[in-house]
Amino acid sequence: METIIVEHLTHAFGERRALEDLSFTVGEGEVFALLGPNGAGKTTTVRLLNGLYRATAGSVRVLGLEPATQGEQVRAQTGVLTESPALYERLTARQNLRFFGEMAGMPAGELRRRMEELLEFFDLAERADERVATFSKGMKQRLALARALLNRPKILFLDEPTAGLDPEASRQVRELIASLRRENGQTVFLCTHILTEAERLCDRVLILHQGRALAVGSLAELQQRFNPGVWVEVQLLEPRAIAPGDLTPALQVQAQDALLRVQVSRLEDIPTLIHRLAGLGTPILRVEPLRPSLEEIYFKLQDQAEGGQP
Ligand SMILES: Nc1ncnc2c1ncn2[C@@H]1O[C@H](COP(=O)(O)OP(=O)(O)OP(=O)(O)O)[C@@H](O)[C@H]1O
Repeated sequence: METIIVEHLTHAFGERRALEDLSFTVGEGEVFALLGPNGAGKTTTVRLLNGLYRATAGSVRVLGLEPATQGEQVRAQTGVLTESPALYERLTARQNLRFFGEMAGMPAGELRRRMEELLEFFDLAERADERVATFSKGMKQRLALARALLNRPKILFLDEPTAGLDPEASRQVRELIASLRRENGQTVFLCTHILTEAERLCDRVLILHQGRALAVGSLAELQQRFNPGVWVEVQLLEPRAIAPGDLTPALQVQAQDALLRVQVSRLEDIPTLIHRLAGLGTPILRVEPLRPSLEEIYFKLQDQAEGGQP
């Protein structure tokens, strides 16, 4: 089931177009990432999906609702973590959660249970009665995540969740996001410009450039689409001269000592390639498809988009 359906979404602030003809869907239990540089339109998209802005054109459905007119109903079922954690520094962790839970109208018993569960999950139970002002950035971000999850949101929106965190705290936050998905099947809508983060966490990504979608799909789909011709690395025990004709359906063979790089047109050609290699009678140590990283795809698309501009 699709939890988010966006069709031909356009949003302008006065003369400035922040989003232009954006279409995508997010399925239940999916971790979806919006990738793009500063100003690409990520935060604007999250605000539109939560009914904080009304779209200039196009349509948006979130959990079957129209955010622009049913914003409260949407927000009651979503959790949002913004770039800077919205917490009260002078209150303790527990007081913060209680305050936001009460504001959201959660019944006292349910709120108490949920708070303890989240404090435990985010490893904050021991410091729960200390003021947030004494917390590290990583702890604050974990508490902000707990706050966003109080109402058991059907969709969790994370806008740059690891911004400003050191590598260790970033890793912790990433692991928590991964475990939310593993343990609860949580639908996550992640905005980030950290490509390895998206690569590790997400099922599908949308690459945004100045408000326009350059590509949308799973990493495997993008690799296939933007890397026509798959390269396979083959490590032989010893060097041997091999021509593409020896390895049909190979398109090209490049050799450097005992290391070959062989190009085939599709992943499905690899088993035949292995069969042909085995038929040559040369001992093989390793066969590994080489695939472009999300980073390579991202920069290729961003560069093309830049180059295509007047
Ligand atoms: N309230 C606003 N008024 C006018 N222009 C705005 C407003 N909010 C955003 N914009 C513009 O819309 C475009 C998209 O901004 P947005 O904040 O959505 O980008 P972003 O991808 O979230 O970037 P960042 O990573 O810097 O937060 C930018 O050109 C920005 O200047």
